[in-house]
Amino acid sequence: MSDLNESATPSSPAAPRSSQTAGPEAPGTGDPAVPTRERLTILWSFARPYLRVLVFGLVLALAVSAMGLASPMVTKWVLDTLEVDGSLRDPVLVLAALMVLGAVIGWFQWVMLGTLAENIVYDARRRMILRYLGARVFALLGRSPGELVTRVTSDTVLLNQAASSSVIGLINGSIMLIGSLILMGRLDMVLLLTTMAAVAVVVVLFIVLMPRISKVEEKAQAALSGLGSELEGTVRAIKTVKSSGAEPRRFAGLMRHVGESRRFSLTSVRIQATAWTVAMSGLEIAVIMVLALGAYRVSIGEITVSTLIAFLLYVWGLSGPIMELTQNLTTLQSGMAAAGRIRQIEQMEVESPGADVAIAAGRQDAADADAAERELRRADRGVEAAKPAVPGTISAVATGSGRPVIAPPAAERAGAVPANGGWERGRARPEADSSAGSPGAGPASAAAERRGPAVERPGQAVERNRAPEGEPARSQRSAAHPEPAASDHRDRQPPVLEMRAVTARYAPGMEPAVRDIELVVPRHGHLALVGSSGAGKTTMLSLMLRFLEPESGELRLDGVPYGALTHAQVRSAFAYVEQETPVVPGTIRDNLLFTNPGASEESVDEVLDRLFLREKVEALPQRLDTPLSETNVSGGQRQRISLARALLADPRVLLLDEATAQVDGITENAIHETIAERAGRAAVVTIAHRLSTVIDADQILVMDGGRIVDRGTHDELLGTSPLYRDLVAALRINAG
Ligand SMILES: Nc1ncnc2c1ncn2[C@@H]1O[C@H](COP(=O)(O)OP(=O)(O)OP(=O)(O)O)[C@@H](O)[C@H]1O
Repeated sequence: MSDLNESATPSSPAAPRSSQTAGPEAPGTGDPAVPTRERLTILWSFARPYLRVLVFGLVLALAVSAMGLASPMVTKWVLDTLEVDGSLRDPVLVLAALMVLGAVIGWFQWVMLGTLAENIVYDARRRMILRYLGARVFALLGRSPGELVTRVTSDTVLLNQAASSSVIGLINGSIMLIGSLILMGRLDMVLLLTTMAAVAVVVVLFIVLMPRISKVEEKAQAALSGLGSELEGTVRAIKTVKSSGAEPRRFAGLMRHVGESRRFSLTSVRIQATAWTVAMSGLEIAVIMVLALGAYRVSIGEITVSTLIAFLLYVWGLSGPIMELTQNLTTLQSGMAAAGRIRQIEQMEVESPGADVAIAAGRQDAADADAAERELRRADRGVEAAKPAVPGTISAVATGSGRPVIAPPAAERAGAVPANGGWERGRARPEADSSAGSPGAGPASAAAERRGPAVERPGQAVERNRAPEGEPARSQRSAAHPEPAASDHRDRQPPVLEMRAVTARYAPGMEPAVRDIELVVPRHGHLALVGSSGAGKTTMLSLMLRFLEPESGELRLDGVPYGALTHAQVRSAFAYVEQETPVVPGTIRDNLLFTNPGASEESVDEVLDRLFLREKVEALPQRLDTPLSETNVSGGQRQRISLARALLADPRVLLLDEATAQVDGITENAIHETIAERAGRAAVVTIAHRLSTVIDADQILVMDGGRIVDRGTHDELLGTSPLYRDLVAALRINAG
């Protein structure tokens, strides 16, 4: 496969959305139209890593063509030999050899270019998948999932021939055409000029028709994307569709896209049919004209019969290069349409420069470990360069899942603050650990701090995470036997998270979603966010997880500004339970271990018991290895699986977006217990929708219109905040 750096376009954050939307829109997408030159550049960027294969393919194609061009001349040789009663052995042997050699080389070329085309599809899909995973969350969520799927699955197929064999076909076809014309000129200039008139008509026609094919192909693809998008939404909401009796309306809506796709494809078919028919008719007319004029010239002794036959063979043979040129121009047009759509995906903003490179490096398998290593080093250098030095604060280690985490502040590492179970998700311990217990930050920790974030391959991290013999690995220890909370040291611990004068909006020109937020999240305890719908609660969590960047103000983790940390470092401190609790593709085990793949069997067993999931899991045919879907577990069980995932991650800050819908008693109990247990040894931030959650919180923030309007405990707020009293009254009503 191609080198990542060659195949990936620069992953620096793209221009702001506003600048992308300048200019005309691509059909049916709302994205800016991509100019032809840029499309060709994209196609070239896919072909470039395979330049050698392409050149070799071209040489083979030219060899086959040369044999094809030689055939009429050899035929003439046969005819001339017949006329003088010579031996036919040599010309017939040459003719047979040309045929056999042509067939063998043709087969080889076919396989080679087919492989090349598949490699290009692979690269294109890889590039797009990396961009999806590295993109800013809201840039990705702003697009329809169905459309994103179509771009990876179907647009890339259009690209394959365009970026591989079509280039060869175009060059080869042109050379064949020019070669045929030269050889025809050598046979007879008068007949050549006659043929040229027909060829010129065909060429002009193609110049006019080809751009139209590209346009309608792009519209057909856009209609297909629209179909993918709506179909995905319809399947997702099938219960609502059926309960609303909306099947006929949905059918009509979906068929609009199907019809549109057919309409544009038919237009494309008609244009192509016209082009082909005119081309072939032009050739037939040329044959008739050559036959008539040639017969006349034979009759007046200007040319021989064998010359006329050889010339006619060339005229018939012209259909080869003309077809090749036509086909490949059509393919190129489709490929350019696809390239435009792929370009739009590559313009999606990434979270940080090199985000996609880092993701690729983390996923390299053993077969190309060297490339992974190089890419990792490059990624590391990128991280180092991007990170301003913050002395005495950051040191990073790789986690069992390859996620770097931030080391604790120097005071905590040096023993002033005991490392509690919630510190590192029960995974690898920072190198600076060796300095624990020493007064102040020792040389080891200082060195670690100087080194800054170090990203390791997952394998390396697992090695480092191995506990001394006889001792359970840290991941087993902390989840199964949490160390006691260091309550006596709490006052000396800096807050785990701070938000200072933070204002954020989702897009330029929109109203800020949150304004002037001042917030301190202590290292332990439960902080609840309450407020009416649209008050900005979810936005607060998005900011904490760095899905959204503040427009002004600053967030800090352990006193370190977010700007000085990588996204992975920030996120390694959190576990996030979404309100919708989506399942990730895979088995129940995959879902449980998603955030912390290194969690031990014992910890898994423990959370299954704690969250009342064991019975359900035992009842499934493959137990933990049963593929998890939205349908084989109930909504409450899905929520508990998400909670279990968060618990196994053993985060320093648990972010919990409570489900607004009524949850079953078991789940409510599980949530309640989880919050209470975690708040004793880590920070818990909830978006609270249940009275029991609110009442128990150590601190409650009341939000309204994007601002924190009141704060305090439940009892304090009941006395001071009318808005809080209203919210509590509503919760009471909801709680029944
Ligand atoms: N992806 C987004 N793009 C644009 N605006 C958004 C987006 N998400 C939220 N908003 C807007 O930001 C504001 C705050 O929304 P947010 O989701 O944070 O509220 P919330 O308090 O969590 O509401 P709810 O309880 O209904 O989930 C709202 O005005 C909302 O319309």
